[in-house]
Amino acid sequence: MNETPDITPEPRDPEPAPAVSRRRLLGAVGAGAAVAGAALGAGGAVLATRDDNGGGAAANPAATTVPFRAAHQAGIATPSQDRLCFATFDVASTASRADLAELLKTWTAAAEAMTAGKPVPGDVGDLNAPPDDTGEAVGLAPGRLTITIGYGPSLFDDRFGLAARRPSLLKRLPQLPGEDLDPANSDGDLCVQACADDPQVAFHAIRNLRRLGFGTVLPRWMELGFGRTSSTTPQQATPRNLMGFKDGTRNIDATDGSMMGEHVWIGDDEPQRWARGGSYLVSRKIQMRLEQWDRDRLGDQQDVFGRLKSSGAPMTGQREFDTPDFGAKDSAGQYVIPATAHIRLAAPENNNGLRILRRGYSYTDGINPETGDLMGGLFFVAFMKSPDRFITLQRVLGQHDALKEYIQHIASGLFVAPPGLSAGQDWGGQLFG
Ligand SMILES: C=CC1=C(C)c2cc3[nH]c(cc4nc(cc5[nH]c(cc1n2)c(C)c5CCC(=O)O)C(CCC(=O)O)=C4C)c(C)c3C=C
Ligand SMILES: [Fe+2]
Repeated sequence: MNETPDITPEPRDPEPAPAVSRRRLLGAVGAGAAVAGAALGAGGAVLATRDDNGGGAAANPAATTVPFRAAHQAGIATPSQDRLCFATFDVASTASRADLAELLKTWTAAAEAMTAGKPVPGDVGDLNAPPDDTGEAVGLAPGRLTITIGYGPSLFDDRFGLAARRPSLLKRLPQLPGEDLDPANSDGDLCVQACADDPQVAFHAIRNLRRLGFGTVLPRWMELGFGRTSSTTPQQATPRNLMGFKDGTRNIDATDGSMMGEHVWIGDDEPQRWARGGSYLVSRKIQMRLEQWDRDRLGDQQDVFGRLKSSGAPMTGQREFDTPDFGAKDSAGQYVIPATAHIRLAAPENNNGLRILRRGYSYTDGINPETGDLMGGLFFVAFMKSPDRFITLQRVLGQHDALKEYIQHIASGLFVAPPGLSAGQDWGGQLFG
């Protein structure tokens, strides 16, 4: 197992970054400085720069960093980046509790360095050892890299003495309608979500954590997301999913601290104090029947979502952010937003105020060699205060949603994302107490 090395303050990006960015980048290196020196966003999110929230307003958004240490982990409330690399790991049967604690400490140092735009710390230039950093991110801008860790229910079995630390709502999701899950691409003892504006930066993060994990953890599955399908702040333009519709219009505004407190962060009623301020992460790989969708009439496509394809407006409105009128009926007495429309069934108005924070990405697995069909869809990631929120929504959507004709849930995961780290704290110490 690698020792936790000192963080060498050697910026990864050799290009002369703007003075302000570089100052902020250096300020983010020390744990205390990161928290104290950065601007606290609403909901506890700490943003490295004023304008780097995806709205394109920053002078050089690619050069910006998102501080690693804050009240909540980065990668949840912080503005969604363009790319994702998501991986899960199982702990090796030969690894002990001490091995896992040590790895989590090493991962903390590596994640803190990489998100600050630095290489994985360690000896530099030792010809008799593999390089401590694999190198493919040298010269690339930090790209707002965030690394978010999560723990699956299986980690809290009897292997590592963690049963008494299990967050109260962390257990495997029940079987849900609309799913045909591949176990090899589902679940995992640990998950790591790496998001960045550069896919190579996100992949580099996962690859290096995997490398540091040799002998302690085994990769279980990995997914690459090539385009965000959600906005998490009002400053971001709403992206489109692979069905061509704007996606994320009525997502939670993650800069709204009270909404995040009500719907996303695990609260003070959680008996496991260490998990308070964290969040439950649901991942679902949802394959789209794209060939079938692409042959569907525009009118039918709009009925499926209850929104207009061009503007994203609800079928009862004119503009994207108009509030849907779920009571409106046409002259024939039919609902304007159909009874089976996705937004009707998922809306908080029709689910006792239930909301989740969606943070998903489009993915592709290439071509099905047998059919020639495109294989791709939505890698759905959502954060929530309790997993029953997802279960409630999926029970409705999986049975009644018009969209279900065009999609299939093929993989799944539930994890608890712990709260953020304070100065000097590491993931191992936080988990094991
Ligand atoms: C269980 C939760 C959800 C799953 C699974 C899901 C799958 C899914 N969604 C889209 C596309 C869109 N979803 C939209 C809105 C929306 N979806 C959910 C939940 C799940 N979606 C919610 C809670 C909402 C918000 C509803 C509301 O408040 O009005 C939209 C509309 C735009 C928006 O508000 O984001 C689209 C488009 C796909 C393609 C998909 C599976 C492949
Ligand atoms: Fe949806």
